[in-house]
Amino acid sequence: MDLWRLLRRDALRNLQPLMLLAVLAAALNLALLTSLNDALLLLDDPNGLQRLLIIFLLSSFLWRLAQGWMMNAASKRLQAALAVLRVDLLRRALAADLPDSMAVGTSRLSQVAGPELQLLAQAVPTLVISFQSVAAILLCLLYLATLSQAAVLIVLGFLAVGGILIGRSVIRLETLSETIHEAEGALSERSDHILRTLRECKLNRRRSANALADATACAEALRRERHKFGAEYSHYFTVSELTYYMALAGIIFLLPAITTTDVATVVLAGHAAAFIAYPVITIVASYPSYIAAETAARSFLAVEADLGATPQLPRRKGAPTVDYTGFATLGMDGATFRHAGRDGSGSFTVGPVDLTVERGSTVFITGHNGAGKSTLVHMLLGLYPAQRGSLLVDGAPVPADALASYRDLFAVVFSDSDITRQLYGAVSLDDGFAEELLDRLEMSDKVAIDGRAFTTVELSQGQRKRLALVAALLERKPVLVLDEWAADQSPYFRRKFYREILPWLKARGITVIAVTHDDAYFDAADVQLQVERGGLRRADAPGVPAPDLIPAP
Ligand SMILES: Nc1ncnc2c1ncn2[C@@H]1O[C@H](COP(=O)(O)OP(=O)(O)OP(=O)(O)O)[C@@H](O)[C@H]1O
Repeated sequence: MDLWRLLRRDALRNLQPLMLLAVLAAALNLALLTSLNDALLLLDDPNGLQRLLIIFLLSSFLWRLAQGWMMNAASKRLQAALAVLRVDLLRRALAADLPDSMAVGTSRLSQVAGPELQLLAQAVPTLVISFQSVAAILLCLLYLATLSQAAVLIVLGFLAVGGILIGRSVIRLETLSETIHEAEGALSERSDHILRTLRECKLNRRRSANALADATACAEALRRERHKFGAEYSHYFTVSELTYYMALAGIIFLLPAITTTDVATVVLAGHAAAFIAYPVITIVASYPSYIAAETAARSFLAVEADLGATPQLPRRKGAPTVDYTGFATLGMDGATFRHAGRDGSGSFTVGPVDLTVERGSTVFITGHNGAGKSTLVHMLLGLYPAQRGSLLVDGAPVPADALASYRDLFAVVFSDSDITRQLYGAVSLDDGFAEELLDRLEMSDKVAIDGRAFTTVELSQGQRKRLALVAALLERKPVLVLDEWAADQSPYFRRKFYREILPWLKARGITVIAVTHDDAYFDAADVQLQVERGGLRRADAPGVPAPDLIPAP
């Protein structure tokens, strides 16, 4: 049903044309059956046989067309819907509050957006054939009813008994599919760990043996569950097929015994029942794909719910925009954010914070590890929503619907920022500013700009950080936020950063808010803010290394 819920949004709307095609294909399927059955009655009539052969060949041709159209149309729709879902998930991840997307985790998000949607896509052809098979079975049963109602009752009776017998199997298969899904998640987490820590594992045999043992245990658990699934599926498949043979035998042995049906009708009924073998087996065989797709759909919906956001729609034309670019001050008024921690323990609160940052100033945020500096920065960026208090621009609170405009003020290099070649956020690259930045950051002998991308990002850690700074500055935002940017730089370049680059940025009117531990350069700031156990205090600046904390004004 989760699969249905997911596909209903788009792919399964306005189903009538598809249904019609499916019924048409099933009707042509039936025409094949009736032409063969009629031929059985006219074996000694060459003219009649010739006519029926033409009907059979024509029906085959038309069936091929109708079935082809139906499958193509259904597949096109379902694949289009899956393509929308893939991007939709990314949109939701972008629209969700950062703590929500962090709680879901990138590995779960990419698992769902990648292999699990892949599973859904792979199941699509089988699901389409199964849908058509149901129509073919129903029409065959209708035809059977025109031959003998007792035959239909016999078939339905056996199908009901078979259904009861395999019902338990179906439930177990669904449960096992869930368990397999979890076991696969556990194994992929272990594999990820090993692949991400290859160097550390190579250097420590105990570590590598333990990690491998853990992965092996997960692989073994997965093997066991998969084997159980295989055994249960073989039970399910054989009982289903046996049910079908029983229904066939019921017509041949039971029908003449309990009714006065003539031999020709029994033969025709038997043949009609045999004709539904293929669709029945198709449905039975495609069930594992269906369960896997259902599990993937459930997982997708769960991630969507955890993200708790609807994809942002493009802004309507004429809707009012908030322009904060001319701001004079940014700040916070009693803003508070609390990391919930695991199982209610280990929570950490930053705030309430009152803060004012003047446009064009250089602000340093300092403090011990774990004091709350990054959290404070995320709050100021509007990435961690203030649970109490508010963000301020020119002393006025930023309303929720203006948050995107507010965030547009900032370019950021996080301490763990990922640098990619593409400069998606850059404004303009043809006025020489990019080259000037590469020069200033001493990167022009390593990297150039090609189109809207760096020629390479295969660089050392410190060089990648410099490139991240170039990319951030190319966004030409009025505020630059840096989280321990200089930590990866050599003493020479660190000095250059504090003594040349920061003053140059200031001269260009850029407001800089930098988290830093570089106490030798604290004097480079106009304002130094000290974070201590989630609280914020202003330290004297410039020039004073801030041993004494004084309350924020
Ligand atoms: N995602 C998170 N979930 C739960 N708690 C968190 C999370 N991130 C941080 N914390 C908690 O918040 C506290 C502050 O973390 P934060 O990253 O803001 O510190 P920081 O001052 O930037 O530290 P550092 O100098 O080590 O980078 C930490 O002590 C940690 O316990």
